Amino acid sequence: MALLEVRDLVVGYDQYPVLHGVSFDVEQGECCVLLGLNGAGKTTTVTTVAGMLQPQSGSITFDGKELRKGSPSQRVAGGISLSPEGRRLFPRLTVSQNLKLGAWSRRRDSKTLKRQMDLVRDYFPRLAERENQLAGTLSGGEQQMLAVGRAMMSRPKLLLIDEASLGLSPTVARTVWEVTSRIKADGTTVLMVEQNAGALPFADRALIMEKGTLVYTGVGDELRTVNLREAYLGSGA
Ligand SMILES: Nc1ncnc2c1ncn2[C@@H]1O[C@H](COP(=O)(O)OP(=O)(O)OP(=O)(O)O)[C@@H](O)[C@H]1O
Repeated sequence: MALLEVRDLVVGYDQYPVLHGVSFDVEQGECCVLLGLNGAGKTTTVTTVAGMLQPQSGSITFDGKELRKGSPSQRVAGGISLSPEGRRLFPRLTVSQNLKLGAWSRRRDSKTLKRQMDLVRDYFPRLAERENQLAGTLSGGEQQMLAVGRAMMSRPKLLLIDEASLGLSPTVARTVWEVTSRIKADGTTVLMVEQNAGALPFADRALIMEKGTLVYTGVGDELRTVNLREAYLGSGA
């Protein structure tokens, strides 16, 4: 059984559906990338999995249990954590305070907190050097690292990352994806949303969305062919 099973998901804003029956699995221990053009429905998919939107129909099963209505913090407590589009940091809090907030809905004994903090420091040494700096004064890349680091503070089984590369230079985007690969290698399952096909080498499998439906799922290697990329991701991908 897959760690995450999404079936026939219909989700809309004000009842107007933008996901029209999306189904996919994310297997335990893999890193999947959900690709597609602007407005394809990627953010809607991951925010629904994270409990921020309620589906009109369909089901989401995580770790063997169907997720019924529940708050995002209940999902975090259950092992699903989201690094959201736009990062949503607390700009007037320090790096370290932002990280600690990521752990609030999980058990917070000081030993566990310290262990998780050490792990995030190890993933992102740049954050470790800037722990007392206000988040709003970090560079875009550092803010993205902080968003992923904060999501990791809850020790998720499934880490959702929405558009980590947005607005970053290719080198910084690569650094973030490399850490994503390490996170996966250390045992956290990852589903990342991207518009940037540069993420493909870091993923075991790709899912491609178009206009609220999944149009392709396959191994990353297949997608390195120019035709598929042009068909689904636009010629600039
Ligand atoms: N809060 C909202 N209210 C109404 N419609 C929305 C809202 N958020 C997204 N939509 C619409 O839902 C559709 C899917 O958007 P979504 O953000 O999920 O796509 P996406 O693939 O993540 O694209 P992007 O990269 O631009 O975030 C789009 O047509 C979008 O206009």
